[in-house]
Amino acid sequence: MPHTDEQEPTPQGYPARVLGQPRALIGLGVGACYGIAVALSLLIAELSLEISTVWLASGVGLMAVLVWGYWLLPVLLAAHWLVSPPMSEAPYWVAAGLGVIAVTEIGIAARLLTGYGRHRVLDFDLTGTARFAFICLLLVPGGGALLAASWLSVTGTAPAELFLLIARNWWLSVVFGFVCVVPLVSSWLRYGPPRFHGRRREALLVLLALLLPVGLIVSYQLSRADPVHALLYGALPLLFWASIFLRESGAALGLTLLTAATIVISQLTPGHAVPVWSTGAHILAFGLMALLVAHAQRNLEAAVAYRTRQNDLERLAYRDMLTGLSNRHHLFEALEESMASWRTHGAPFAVLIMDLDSFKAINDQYGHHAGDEVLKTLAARLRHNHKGGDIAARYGGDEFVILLNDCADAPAALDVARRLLDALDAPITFATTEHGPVTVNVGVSMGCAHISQGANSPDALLVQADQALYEAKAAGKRRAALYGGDVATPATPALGSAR
Ligand SMILES: Nc1nc2c(ncn2[C@@H]2O[C@H](COP(=O)(O)OP(=O)(O)OP(=O)(O)O)[C@@H](O)[C@H]2O)c(=O)[nH]1
Repeated sequence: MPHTDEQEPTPQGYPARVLGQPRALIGLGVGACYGIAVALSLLIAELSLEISTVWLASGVGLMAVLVWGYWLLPVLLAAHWLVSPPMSEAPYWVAAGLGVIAVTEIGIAARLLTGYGRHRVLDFDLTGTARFAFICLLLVPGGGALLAASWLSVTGTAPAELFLLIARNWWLSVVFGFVCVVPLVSSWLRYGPPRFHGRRREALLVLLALLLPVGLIVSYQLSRADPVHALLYGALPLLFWASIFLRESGAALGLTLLTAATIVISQLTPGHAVPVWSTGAHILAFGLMALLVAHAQRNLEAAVAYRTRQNDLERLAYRDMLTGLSNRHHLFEALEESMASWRTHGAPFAVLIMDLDSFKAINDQYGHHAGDEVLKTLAARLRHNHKGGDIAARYGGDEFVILLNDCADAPAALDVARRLLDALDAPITFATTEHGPVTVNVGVSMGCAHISQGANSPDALLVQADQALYEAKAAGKRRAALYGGDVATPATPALGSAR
């Protein structure tokens, strides 16, 4: 079966090799046409063969970056500017290429971080390197250039040579902005407003920083009056939009149109000296950016789909479908880990087995569906009342197990059981078709055992806890018993069932 993004999305090993994918082939074809079109146009405009050859090479080079990877980008940029004056610009372009790579990755991270609609992305960690690169490449130059450009447009003089240098390369900051903003906006349009998961502060930082280049465009554009540059920069949003929605073929098509329009405008503007190298350099750079945006979008969607699928698989493997708590499989994995760390580091832990009292009566009286609602409500209460490092699992039927990691001794385990008895001991209301809304009081019994009480395996520990549970039931239910020890009861007296 041929490989497609939809079938086998994977964020690993990108930049993806796009050869073999229909869209990429179209992109490659259009890219080649772009190179030929540029070469022909320049030839018609009576430019030298040498220049046209460079342009042709550039068009093909753009596609090579896509096919063989980012590493070609700085090589391509360096090669292009080494053969073209002014030499002094070369370092900026090389730096720009590297910056684009880094920011593309950060754009991906930003969108992964925020998560969208059906593509809920959990637990995404913006790595230290990406965060550092983000701050260096986006916040500092973006903010600095914005200040410098604002100052320039108001006073006409640069506040400092450094800022002037940054401002002269202001498009770099524009790129930073677009590479991040366009995928964000397109996701917003497709999946609705972003929902932040986990690292809210960093997500806000990303979004705030993205606003900087927008201000930069507005302020700096005020100080320019060159029609070719106005066209180039004005067309950027469209170019990137095409790259997002039509991917590489959109980028290549947009680039071809942009080049053609630039040449036409240059020729039609009376007295306008065509700044071949500078204009060409801009077009080339924008082309690279557009391709990277397309590439980022493709990788991003693959990454999000991959992550979503991972989450789904994880949920299926480790979660109980009815209650959303951990299932037995996850519980036993966690128990084995706790056992290992008890053996190696002496880290103490305990288990509580919990069983609902007279649950069968609820099923019998109000139906299985009502019983399910009770199980779900109790599971939600359990979820909200256990510590971060603990595991609450559905053990089976109306039985739950809570693994208490970092539980010092047996009395401490019984204290937790007592606290849980109180937390779970509240009326539960559910709707029934026959009886309307019904409120019941469901008592629970618990048995607990601590690892220091002699069990040498998870099974043995559970057997001890089960024996304690049996004693709690035998002693009259609605209480917690410690293996071989005390009994705890809830703080409030039993209420009995009520409607
Ligand atoms: N609604 C619902 N009921 C379940 C589910 N799994 C098991 N049960 C029922 O849970 C009941 C468990 O009953 P028992 O634990 O044996 O007895 P009990 O009525 O709770 O009585 P004690 O445990 O002695 O207090 C049985 O009636 C099962 O059919 C489930 O997923 N949903």
